[in-house]
Amino acid sequence: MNGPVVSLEQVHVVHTARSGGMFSRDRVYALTDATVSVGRGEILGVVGESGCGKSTLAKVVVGLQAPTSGTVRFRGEDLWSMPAKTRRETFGTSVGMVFQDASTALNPRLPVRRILRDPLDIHRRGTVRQREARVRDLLDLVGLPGHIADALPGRLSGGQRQRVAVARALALGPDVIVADEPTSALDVSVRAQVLNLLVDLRASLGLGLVFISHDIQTVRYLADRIAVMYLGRVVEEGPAAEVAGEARHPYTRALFSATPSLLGDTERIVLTGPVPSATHPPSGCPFRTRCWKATDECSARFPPAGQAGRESRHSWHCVHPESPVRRTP
Ligand SMILES: Nc1ncnc2c1ncn2[C@@H]1O[C@H](COP(=O)(O)OP(=O)(O)OP(=O)(O)O)[C@@H](O)[C@H]1O
Repeated sequence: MNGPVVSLEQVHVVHTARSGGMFSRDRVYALTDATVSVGRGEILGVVGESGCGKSTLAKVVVGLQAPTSGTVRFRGEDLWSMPAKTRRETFGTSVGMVFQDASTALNPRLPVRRILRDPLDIHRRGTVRQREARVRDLLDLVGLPGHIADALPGRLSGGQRQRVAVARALALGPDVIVADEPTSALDVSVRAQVLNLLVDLRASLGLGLVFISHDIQTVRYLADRIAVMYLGRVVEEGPAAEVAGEARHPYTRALFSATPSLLGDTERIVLTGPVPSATHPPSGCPFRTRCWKATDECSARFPPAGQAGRESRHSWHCVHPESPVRRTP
């Protein structure tokens, strides 16, 4: 299909958190004016420092978090204006989620067969025999032998458990999977296997994938497009090679400068000062308090999007963008 499968349009998520006194409440701006989309067979990588809103964005995509304002569309349909039952059915069957740590995400008391059958039972997919066959297919799809169906999660290795988590996310044949730090709890030796599995599934099933990670190198390797987040805002978004190699937002440049380049470039930008609080984000550009290019203009308003060209799908929000010099990705 052409066009995005899931898209967020100007989505805001504001939490209300208790602060200090019994009745005082603070607003936490977890996601501000986020516009991103993922298409069939496309991998959208989402990067940014801790607390910048990556998990909030993931939860909005899978329907675990309602936007405070803005629109979430599935194949063009506004999900939050659907009747609740239709919305739950759409989110439940069309978008899958793989969490960071499968050892807590999988019920330790249920054998793998039950874990994989659960979504099929809940959504009454096929006959009992067909559901059993689907469990075998799912294990096969994620490269696990059939006898794993009888095992409890605790008997499996970390890599096997994460494969089961991927199989469960695939059970209902979703169009998009959101993977929130899917390999950070795994040994380095099995990380690549799980990442390759996700890439293979994207190709074989035409899955869209929202891949959230602290690991810039991995995102650069895996993603077709990258969204860079800072303090709840998407500050730059575009084709992975352009965002990684021709970053226009200073924050993106700093983020990618922290990873070793293939050609051994020496550029390394060290950011100083704390990330401001999401309760009191700075006016204008949220990065200005740590940015070496900041001027008074940066505090006036959040900069409108700049674009590489009329047809370009690479955009950034900065008053003083970097010049488009290709850096070695
Ligand atoms: N339920 C909540 N109530 C109040 N504040 C919240 C809630 N959930 C998230 N936040 C705040 O929203 C902001 C974004 O959080 P989020 O978990 O989305 O960031 P993140 O980039 O995924 O962080 P990490 O990489 O550490 O997981 C943070 O300031 C966080 O403290």
